[in-house]
Amino acid sequence: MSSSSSVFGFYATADCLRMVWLNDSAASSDYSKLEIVTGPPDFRFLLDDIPHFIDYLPASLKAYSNPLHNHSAYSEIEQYFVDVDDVVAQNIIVEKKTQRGRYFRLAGPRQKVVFEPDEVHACIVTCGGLCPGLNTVIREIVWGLHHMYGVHKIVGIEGGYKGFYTKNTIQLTPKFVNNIHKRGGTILGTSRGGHSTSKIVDSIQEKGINQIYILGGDGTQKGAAAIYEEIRKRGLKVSIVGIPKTIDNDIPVIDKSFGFDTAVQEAQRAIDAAHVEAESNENGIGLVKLMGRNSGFIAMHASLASRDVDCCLIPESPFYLEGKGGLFEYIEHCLEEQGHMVIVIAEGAGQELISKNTNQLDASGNKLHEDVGSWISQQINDYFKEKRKLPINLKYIDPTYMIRAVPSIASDNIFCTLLAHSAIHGAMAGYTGFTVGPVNGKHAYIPFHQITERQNKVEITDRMWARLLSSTNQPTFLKSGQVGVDQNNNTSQETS
Ligand SMILES: Nc1ncnc2c1ncn2[C@@H]1O[C@H](COP(=O)(O)OP(=O)(O)OP(=O)(O)O)[C@@H](O)[C@H]1O
Ligand SMILES: O=P(O)(O)OC[C@H]1O[C@](O)(CO)[C@@H](O)[C@@H]1O
Ligand SMILES: [Mg+2]
Repeated sequence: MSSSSSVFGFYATADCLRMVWLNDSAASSDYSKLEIVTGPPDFRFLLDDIPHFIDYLPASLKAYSNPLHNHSAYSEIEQYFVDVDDVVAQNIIVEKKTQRGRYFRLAGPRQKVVFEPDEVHACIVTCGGLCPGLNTVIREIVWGLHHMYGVHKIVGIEGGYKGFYTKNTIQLTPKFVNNIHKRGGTILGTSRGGHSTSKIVDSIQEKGINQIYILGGDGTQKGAAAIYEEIRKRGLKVSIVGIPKTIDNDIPVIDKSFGFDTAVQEAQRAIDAAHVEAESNENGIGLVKLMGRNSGFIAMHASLASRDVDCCLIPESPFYLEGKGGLFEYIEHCLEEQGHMVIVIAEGAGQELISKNTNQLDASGNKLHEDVGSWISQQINDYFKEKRKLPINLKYIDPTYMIRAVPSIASDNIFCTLLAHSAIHGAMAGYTGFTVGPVNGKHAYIPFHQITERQNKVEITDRMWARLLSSTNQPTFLKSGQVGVDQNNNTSQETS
């Protein structure tokens, strides 16, 4: 593939923009917060920018014509290429008096790239828990690099972050990854813990790797940010790209994480089974525990989708068992009214009610939760059988790992393809230290700090939670005066 080289210059087209380093005093250790501000104070345009090699590598950085200019699928249509000024608004719902906005760079191919195809040595690593679609993203990175940019040197790091310094790499070719999207899990393996920044960067340097695609959740993205900082400190031309993964959907800023829809879809089977069991037994109660360590998105969406759920319990909405407005009163009401009921509970819900406090952590330092499903089954059985002397038939279904071990559904496969392509275009153009994801429906490049500083949570003040409450008719478990608090100070918007 031929590529004409020129002195790197396209960054300067943002000539009307003023660059502001937020962290001047910590310039040697924190390069991650770069905001570009323009316009009069009342109409401020704020680009939450991502780093580029030009920021820290000598100005001799070469730029080449994007090989996509010679690609039969892309070459004809000029607007396939993203303009240097194209941005995505973080908030698309504005009021008349809104005068300022935060924007991210629009993802997509640039006119110029900073790598020649033969120069690229890319690697892919998957970290944290499993998620449907991991294999699809791996496949699409390999195919995209190979077929769009003519890159042939691509390797996989096995077993998560620690694989960088404990294992050999595996060669990834389009043929090798061709069918992997039909399988659940990750062909590369994954792990928690074992993030040693210096050992990882030493290994990157030893192997001569210069593009790193890192798939994982909030912890993984924090690890990616640390790798980026170290790479930058060492002055290496190595692009660090994060691809957010979590079925919990707890990564902020982005509309949704891949695999989430698949998990919600798969959860329907468990809820259906719980409903069948509950309906067929006298005073039947079907109880389903779903994943969601700190965020109840899977439980909320699976309940809303099913319409058979009478009560959905999530970490963001504390509940209580006994007394007026409590869970037991509501269960009794449902049994009286319809003879059965279905409860969905997220794994992180009600932890504060469980007396055991073991404070156990996993290898990454995440708090391990008590099994709220078993605990609440016991509580319900004890209360109705012992205290109320009401015979109930409770069936507890725990499909925890089943909803994340499946292959991704069709819509997630397309989502994964877009993520992979966005990641590749960004890395080839010389951007680094960023993550990719849809913001208000448009794929964008987002700086790491935006997605690692907080977690996405279900807003119980949002209309989606109101929809859930009105679909189940469950109590709010709120005492009067408790409503109206934005728990996260979340800037995410109601989408429908
Ligand atoms: N603050 C951090 N700094 C550096 N590395 C981290 C940090 N937090 C987590 N990691 C590393 O990232 C990897 C994955 O982290 P973790 O187990 O928390 O999963 P995750 O990426 O958050 O995904 P999941 O959605 O499954 O929780 C681990 O190897 C862990 O050591
Ligand atoms: O048992 P593992 O593999 O550590 O993963 C469990 C966790 O992973 C997640 O699926 C994603 O963070 C959580 O919902 C869950 O608590
Ligand atoms: Mg996590």
